[in-house]
Amino acid sequence: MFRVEDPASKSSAAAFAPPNAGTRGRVDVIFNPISGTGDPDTDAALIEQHLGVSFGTVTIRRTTPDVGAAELARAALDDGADVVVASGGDGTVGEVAAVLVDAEKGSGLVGGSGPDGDGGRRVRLGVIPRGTANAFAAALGIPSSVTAAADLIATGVSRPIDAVWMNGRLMILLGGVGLEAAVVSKADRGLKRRLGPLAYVLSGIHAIREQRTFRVRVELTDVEDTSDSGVVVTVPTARVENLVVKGLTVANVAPPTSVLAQGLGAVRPDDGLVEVVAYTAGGTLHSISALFRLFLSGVLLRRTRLAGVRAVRARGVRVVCEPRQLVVIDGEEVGEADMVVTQGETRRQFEVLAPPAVEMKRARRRLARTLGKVARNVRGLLLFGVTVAILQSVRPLFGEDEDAERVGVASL
Ligand SMILES: Nc1ncnc2c1ncn2[C@@H]1O[C@H](COP(=O)(O)OP(=O)(O)OP(=O)(O)O)[C@@H](O)[C@H]1O
Repeated sequence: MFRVEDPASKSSAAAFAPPNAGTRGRVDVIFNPISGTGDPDTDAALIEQHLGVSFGTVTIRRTTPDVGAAELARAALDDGADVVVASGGDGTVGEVAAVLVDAEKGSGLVGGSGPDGDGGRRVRLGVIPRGTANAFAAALGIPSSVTAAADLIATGVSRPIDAVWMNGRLMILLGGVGLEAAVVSKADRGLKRRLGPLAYVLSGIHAIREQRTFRVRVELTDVEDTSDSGVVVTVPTARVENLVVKGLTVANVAPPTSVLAQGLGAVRPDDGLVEVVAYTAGGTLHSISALFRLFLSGVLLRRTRLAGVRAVRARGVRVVCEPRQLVVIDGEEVGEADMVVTQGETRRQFEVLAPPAVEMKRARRRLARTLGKVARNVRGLLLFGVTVAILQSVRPLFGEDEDAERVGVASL
């Protein structure tokens, strides 16, 4: 059992005390010491301290080159953990999530309010992000600071997230071919260590310039499309042949910075559907402008129709590429293959300790409104600047202008 020995640290932990401080129970933290650039020992101590305020037992389990996050998560379940926390990059989160979903065999919501399946265990997933992109945490509004994320876990607030599989593997974020794969393969651990999230921006620019087009056949089931007038159209199946693309991304959960998954206004993590975005734009400048507009679409929660981007939602997806392409799932290369996305016979979800969806939406709408105002002001300022520049070029606005003075006097 973990105890806060140092009175000073105890009072600092108490200052962060969440509403349900004092809850007993067992939390196991699967901790990747090589994630990110922070000091792992300091992070581990802070996590113990903050979780110790609410949990009776806090166990930190460090991954090693030989013992991975999945093995440690299974051991945590065997030892009776009530909550298993993944602390590392998105790779660690995905491995732990897969073990928790597996532990809940059978149908129905996993850890949610529906039927719990045939005797599986309901163990919730906590996330303390310490990686480079931390896309899963960012998409769900989980704080990026280690202590704030630990305090959120201690509050016990959670929401269900869809369990989606790509090529038989649980996909917590997104998978893709073409651009998505190129970005991942270029941003290796060395580059991420040196540049942090900027590594993805650089590898993205490189990918846009280098990526060749290829043909895809896309088969979709339970398709949901939204017309320009906002009408939602659903069809049981759809098929697109011979689409020439530079990339195709399928997303379950994604923050706005995962631009290749944007276009539909939001990537919804709990609607039983995935977002399917085919990217057909050509030319470096056009691509950069298109990607920026996709990013804005995600931030402003607005559906964006762009030449060169086709996006729909669907429940099942099969993508066959000609020639075959490298597939990446949740930032990891899994070899050349078709992409097959499934959600099982019965819809399943897993429970993540994160702010409720409604709170997230409210915060995103507030941000969207603020950004909208900023954009309008910037447009206004630009318009003003251009007007001033034009007037300046006709005659100087400031300084001595005898003609202007004469006009002023005459009009008085
Ligand atoms: N102690 C360790 N030593 C070396 N490698 C480790 C260790 N623990 C985990 N790993 C490796 O770390 C990888 C998972 O990293 P994770 O995605 O969690 O962090 P990250 O790569 O820093 O994050 P990001 O992808 O956001 O940069 C796995 O490939 C795993 O094998």
